[in-house]
Amino acid sequence: MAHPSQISDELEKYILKNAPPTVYYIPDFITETEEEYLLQQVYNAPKPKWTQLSRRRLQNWGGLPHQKGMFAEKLPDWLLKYTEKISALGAFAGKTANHVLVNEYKPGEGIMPHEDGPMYHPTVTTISLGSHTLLDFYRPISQTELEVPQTEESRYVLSLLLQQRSLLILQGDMYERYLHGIREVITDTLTDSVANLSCAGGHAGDVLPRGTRVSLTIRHVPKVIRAPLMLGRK
Ligand SMILES: O=C(O)CCC(=O)C(=O)O
Ligand SMILES: [Fe+2]
Repeated sequence: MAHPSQISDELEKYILKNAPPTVYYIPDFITETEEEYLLQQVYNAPKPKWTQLSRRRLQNWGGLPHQKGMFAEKLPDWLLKYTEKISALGAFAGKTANHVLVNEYKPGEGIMPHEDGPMYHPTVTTISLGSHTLLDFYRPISQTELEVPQTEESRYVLSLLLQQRSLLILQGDMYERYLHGIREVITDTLTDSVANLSCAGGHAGDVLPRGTRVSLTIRHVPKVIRAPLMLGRK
């Protein structure tokens, strides 16, 4: 049996060997029925639950992460099922995920290369719903080679094909060192730079039109503030 503070033996076989440490890619982590149900729950959320950004919209569940700590709010049951399932795989070193970000991307939308930052335990797990996407990775801007132009292109390292219903787990350098982003395009052309090409069922040269993708980004926020009890208040 796997120790709960470690990635379980079951997961070991999903490690990608041709990417920096550590990427786990699990195709068909959920069934089509579960995918439909999750999409229904996302779209059943009240309108004010959505935050519209210029190139995507999002829902925040579990509380707003903050440097001083997050006022934790209970996750709804439809999300708890998956935060518990993924945590049981050992993804968060024995802790249970307590935060879920839902992102919705229409074809042509994306997210600029970024780091997720220090408010999260250094593991990010993502369930993709509704459509595939291509997640691209970039080296950080080098502090020692400032005379060389460092374009996004020159910093590009690899991509991961995230098929709908898959689970992605990133840890180590892939979480802490490299930046990740999604280009604002309506089709993805697969190349040999897609590190999980064969296990995601893709072939170099495939052109995949994007549909609307909803991603569940599931993380653990270690620093949590509990609301003070208002005892004795008149
Ligand atoms: O949609 C995704 O898979 C990526 C989302 C992301 O990087 C984030 O919310 O920080
Ligand atoms: Fe991110």
